[in-house]
Amino acid sequence: MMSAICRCGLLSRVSKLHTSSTQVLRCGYVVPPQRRTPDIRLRVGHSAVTQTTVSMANKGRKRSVSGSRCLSSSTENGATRVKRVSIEGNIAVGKSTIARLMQSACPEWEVVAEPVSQWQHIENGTLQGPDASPQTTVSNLLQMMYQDPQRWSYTFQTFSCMSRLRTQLQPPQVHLLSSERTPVQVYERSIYSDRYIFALNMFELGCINSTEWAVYQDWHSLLVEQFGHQVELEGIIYLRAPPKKCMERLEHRGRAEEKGVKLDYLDKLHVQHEKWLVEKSTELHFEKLKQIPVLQLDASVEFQSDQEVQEEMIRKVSLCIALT
Ligand SMILES: Nc1ncnc2c1ncn2[C@@H]1O[C@H](COP(=O)(O)OP(=O)(O)OP(=O)(O)O)[C@@H](O)[C@H]1O
Ligand SMILES: Nc1nc(=O)c2ncn([C@H]3C[C@H](O)[C@@H](CO)O3)c2[nH]1
Repeated sequence: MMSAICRCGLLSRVSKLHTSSTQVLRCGYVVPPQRRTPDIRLRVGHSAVTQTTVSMANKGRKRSVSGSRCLSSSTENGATRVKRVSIEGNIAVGKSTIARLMQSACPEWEVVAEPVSQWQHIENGTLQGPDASPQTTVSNLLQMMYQDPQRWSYTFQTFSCMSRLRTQLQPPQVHLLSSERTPVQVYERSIYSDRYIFALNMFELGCINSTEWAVYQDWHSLLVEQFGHQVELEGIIYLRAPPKKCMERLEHRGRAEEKGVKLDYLDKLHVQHEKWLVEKSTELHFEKLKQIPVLQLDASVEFQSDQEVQEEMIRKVSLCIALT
């Protein structure tokens, strides 16, 4: 059922599958050593959100390698083979929660967190060498952006996109490279949501002016074109929930910087996600991105300790990653 969906390119419902979860969650690797800084690597062992409906949109993908399971890796010019997937969705929909669950269940995937703490701790780390002073936090750009979006949105998008780019350019962990399987990296958001969700939204809200928007788009396009395969995604997992549900979770989480966030803002971000990932009406500038398969997960279901539902969700994600 799932493979039919992945190939046919239609949004369809997937019936509940009953394969034993241990088949899917079976992992052929040892748990990876902690290679990244603590804010980048996700910790394991957390319960998560689930879903009841899965759909896969796959519009006429071009397969660069023959065979159903090996199209992802770009090895022209000797680049590393990697399958790159991003988790997209509204603020507080549950991306980190699902990401932790995925990392816990499948250590052969490298799940990479959104670099939020970098945005909260801008450091004076530009001076290198013996004269360099110890790095200290000089500002919280996330807070500045929320407090004065008119002044700081362009700066924020510049920095968030750079930090996401760095994240997406990191090579897979060594133990993944030495495996016979194609390494899988799963990112929380991407340089594409930076542009087609947040920066676009800030522009439409008037928090980024037309000059800033033109400059942002110019350097964003240049970077994507220059880095080519290294920043291409093979698939997107779209966590979908009503903005009201996200608002409840946001309030419950209580991140200090988000105190002033209103439902209206989440409504607007929801619409941006729908336009990009469901209606496909957002104007995109990269051919590969237009063809990307999107797995929709209903993230509105509340659960804390439902192991069965969690495994079901991981199994669906696993299948889709295998089929990209
Ligand atoms: N299915 C769920 N049911 C109930 N609460 C949930 C569910 N998923 C996540 N939460 C809770 O909602 C809050 C936000 O979740 P999480 O931090 O995973 O969101 P996020 O999408 O990563 O947020 P952000 O957009 O800020 O990166 C957390 O307090 C989390 O425990
Ligand atoms: N303006 C803006 N642009 C982005 O690219 C972006 N990415 C994430 N965020 C906000 C949402 C959460 O509060 C918090 C953590 O996801 O950071 C962003 N805000």
